[in-house]
Amino acid sequence: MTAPLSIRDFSLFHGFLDRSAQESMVADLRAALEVAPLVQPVTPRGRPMSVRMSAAGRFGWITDRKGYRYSETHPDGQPWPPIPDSVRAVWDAVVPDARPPECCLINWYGEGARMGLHQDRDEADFDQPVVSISLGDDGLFRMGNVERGGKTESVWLRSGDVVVMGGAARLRHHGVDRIRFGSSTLLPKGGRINLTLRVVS
Ligand SMILES: O=C(O)CCC(=O)C(=O)O
Ligand SMILES: [Fe+2]
Repeated sequence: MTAPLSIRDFSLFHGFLDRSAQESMVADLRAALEVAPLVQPVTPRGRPMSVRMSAAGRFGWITDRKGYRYSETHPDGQPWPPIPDSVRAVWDAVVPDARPPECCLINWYGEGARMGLHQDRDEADFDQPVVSISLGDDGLFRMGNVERGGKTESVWLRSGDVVVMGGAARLRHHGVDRIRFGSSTLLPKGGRINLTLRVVS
């Protein structure tokens, strides 16, 4: 077990979405992924990432040999589908004073997938929060510091959990060390979906 994080401006709403809300959000995401299929991105150095990614909204975050960036089109050239209303409603509920989200990044973690410690810093306005929604298998989320290195704290994020990273937590390093593959029955083939809602411009 891990205790909730004691980090300023990091809020965890455990069980924010009940099972039926999670199921309808997954159905909405499936429809979005028909328009913008998941891709396995590569880092600018050419290393394949273990998560698969897509996005909804005006912008999607992409990475390839040309670098990390936001793009108004999927790598296949099509615009991204709109952010589902069910997802947008979470943003409006937890950060009602923020600007409207312009990107919903969709990360899919299969067995063995992880995400190294990083900062979310490709957005123009760091006063705007990032909101994350977890669906499916448990993920071990690690929160570090604004500077590289130092102490970190970890928490298991479960299906239906919502996290807000704003203010002093907005530029902290964070990542996902591992998932507990098969720990949830939400996604028929297992795995974890994480959505991050961001203001980009
Ligand atoms: O999967 C998560 O919980 C975090 C994802 C994340 O940090 C990101 O997409 O930038
Ligand atoms: Fe991130």
